[in-house]
Amino acid sequence: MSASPILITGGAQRLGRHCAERLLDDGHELIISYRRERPELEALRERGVVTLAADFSSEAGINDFIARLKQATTSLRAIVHNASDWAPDSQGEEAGAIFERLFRIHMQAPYLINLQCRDLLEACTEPQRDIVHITDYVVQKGSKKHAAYAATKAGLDNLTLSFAAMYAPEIQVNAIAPALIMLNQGDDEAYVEKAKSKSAMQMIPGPGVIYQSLRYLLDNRYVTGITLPVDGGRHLR
Ligand SMILES: NC(=O)C1=CN([C@@H]2O[C@H](COP(=O)(O)OP(=O)(O)OC[C@H]3O[C@@H](n4cnc5c(N)ncnc54)[C@H](OP(=O)(O)O)[C@@H]3O)[C@@H](O)[C@H]2O)C=CC1
Ligand SMILES: Nc1nc2c(c(=O)[nH]1)N=C([C@H](O)[C@@H](O)CO)CN2
Repeated sequence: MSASPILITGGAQRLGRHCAERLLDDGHELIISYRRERPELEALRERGVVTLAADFSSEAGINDFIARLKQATTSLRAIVHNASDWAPDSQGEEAGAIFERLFRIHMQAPYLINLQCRDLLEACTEPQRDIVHITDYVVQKGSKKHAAYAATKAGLDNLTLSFAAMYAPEIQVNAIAPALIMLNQGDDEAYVEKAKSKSAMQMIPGPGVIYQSLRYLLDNRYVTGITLPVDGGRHLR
């Protein structure tokens, strides 16, 4: 019987894709969700990754994804809630729509997936089953330009505590709270220098540090209800 797959939401690029590729290298079966079809998905499909389209910006979209996930597998080893939209706040009439969209992606999707896929995790015959929420250091301090993003990530952080209490001891539930891990297109040199200066380690580490943290959580039978900071010592500056 093949091992139960790991689900990473938003696994088509950047941190999620890096972790998907590293988990494949470690011998896991993978399911990823993606929103936009693109040629880069073919390489994952060629490695046997099941790719499921998903738009978490509506409850109907979330429930449609869950229904197709349950058609794709009868068990899960882990769920990594990585999908996210780093949308800045708007001062205009779209402010409410932005907040609602980020609430659905960062809070409602993990909440409904965790509730409706508990049976898939409990059907896993391996000794450990995990849920991992990818939050953000900014939960600790808020954000002047990404208040809706920070607030909805804070909601996801709190869901870690509730689900860890609800699902113990069968399922472990933890979070990883990154600060700047990798840049976006268009980040100029001034942005890079300012960003580096915000943490004690003064570096932009790349996605490997997130995989190291995910690997730790997937391999540790005694950790639940915690948030792992992966932020270069932002709190020290
Ligand atoms: N990058 C960094 O430095 C930091 C990242 N983080 C967190 O780490 C995680 C990974 O970051 P990163 O790789 O940069 O993330 P991305 O910005 O690359 O987003 C990850 C994925 O989320 C998917 N997504 C966006 N909107 C929706 C939606 N409405 N429905 C479904 N999926 C959606 C996208 O899918 P698609 O591409 O198919 O449209 C995208 O591939 C995120 O949770 C992020 O908040 C936290 C702090 C720093
Ligand atoms: N979904 C995303 N969330 C975040 C991103 C990103 O690119 N996509 N990037 C950041 C920044 O790196 C921020 O940490 C810089 O201070 C935060 N979240």
